[in-house]
Amino acid sequence: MRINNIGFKHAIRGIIVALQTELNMKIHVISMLIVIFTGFMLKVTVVEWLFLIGAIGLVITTELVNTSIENITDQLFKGHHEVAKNIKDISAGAVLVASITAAIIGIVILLPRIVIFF
Ligand SMILES: Nc1ncnc2c1ncn2[C@@H]1O[C@H](COP(=O)(O)OP(=O)(O)OP(=O)(O)O)[C@@H](O)[C@H]1O
Repeated sequence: MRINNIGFKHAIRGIIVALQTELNMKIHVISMLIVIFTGFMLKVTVVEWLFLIGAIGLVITTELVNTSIENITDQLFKGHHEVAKNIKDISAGAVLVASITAAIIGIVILLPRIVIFF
């Protein structure tokens, strides 16, 4: 991304396009809003916020890159190709790793505070 207004505008447009076209992107953003709301409700510490924000950023970033790779793959490979399958599956694997990492961070930080209520 270029550090100027035009580059920023294109980057925001890219995020909006991914949001409009990818169900997973919508799920990640809804999850992000739930985590942020829960974080405020449970009064997490500054350090815990840094971990939660890092986890959210990691998941959304990998989903954006994954979406881009999917688009490129669809343009490059018409029809069924083993290479296309590998590219998409590896890219999806990156999102899975990021999501599992984020889930573990979320559980470690939020679950003990939630359990206290019961
Ligand atoms: N051109 C292709 N050749 C071979 N396998 C493919 C091809 N396109 C997709 N696949 C396989 O199908 C799976 C699902 O692909 P599909 O394009 O339906 O969804 P996606 O775009 O990867 O993911 P999403 O549902 O998030 O958009 C891929 O992970 C891959 O294993």
